Amino acid sequence: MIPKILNDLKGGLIVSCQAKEGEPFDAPDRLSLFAQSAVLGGAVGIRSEGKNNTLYIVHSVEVPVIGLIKTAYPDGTVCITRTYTDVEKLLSVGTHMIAIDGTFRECNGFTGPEFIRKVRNRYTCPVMADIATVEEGLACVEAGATCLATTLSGYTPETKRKSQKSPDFKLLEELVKQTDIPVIAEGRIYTPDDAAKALKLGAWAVVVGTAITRPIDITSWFVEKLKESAQ
Ligand SMILES: CC(=O)N[C@H](C=O)[C@@H](O)[C@H](O)[C@H](O)COP(=O)(O)O
Repeated sequence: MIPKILNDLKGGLIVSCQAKEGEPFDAPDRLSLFAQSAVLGGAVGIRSEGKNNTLYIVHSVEVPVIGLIKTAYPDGTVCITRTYTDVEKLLSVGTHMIAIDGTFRECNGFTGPEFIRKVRNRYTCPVMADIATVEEGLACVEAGATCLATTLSGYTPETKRKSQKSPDFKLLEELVKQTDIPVIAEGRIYTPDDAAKALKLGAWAVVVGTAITRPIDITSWFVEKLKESAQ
């Protein structure tokens, strides 16, 4: 059965409100202003990183909040909520769904799907499995994930590409075809057209981060274009 939280997100936009360490927006009260603005603009959910940011955001908006805690694997690639301690931190602040790294990379002796199975057996909270390949998606479904997200395509050693400028629509389509749980499109969705295309391809909902909540990146897109056109 589809849990209520996913029905609330269906067909809508989830805005990821995150800042890198040391950036001007890297503070819970500032990120919560992004979350509040996103909801005023029609977002149906928020994705939030870190315990304190999530606590603040959960109390600032009335839409579901997907929480995560980001760390790094030894090779420097991104790792999303892979310990019980981090799961419990997020649960303690009222996170409605937890995003967990569902890739095959090992952390504390478990792959992502193995950890998701353990989390689903231990807690009642819904889990969004962030994956990078179809095989990882299938393993996470088997492990009991509540939904899948294409978040990590292009960010694991296996899928990292030199130039990653567009969403992985192929992965989205394959996951929609081969699984029967909701698949959320996430990663490098920079335009309303691409968000709409994701829904057309079968995405349950769409997550947008950078294009809405990372003013440093957005500014640099303009600056780079101006530099190019001046050459
Ligand atoms: C790979 C990774 O670290 N992804 C993170 C996951 O939470 C965030 O930094 C992204 O902003 C989020 O996935 C939304 O994607 P985009 O910002 O491309 O719209």
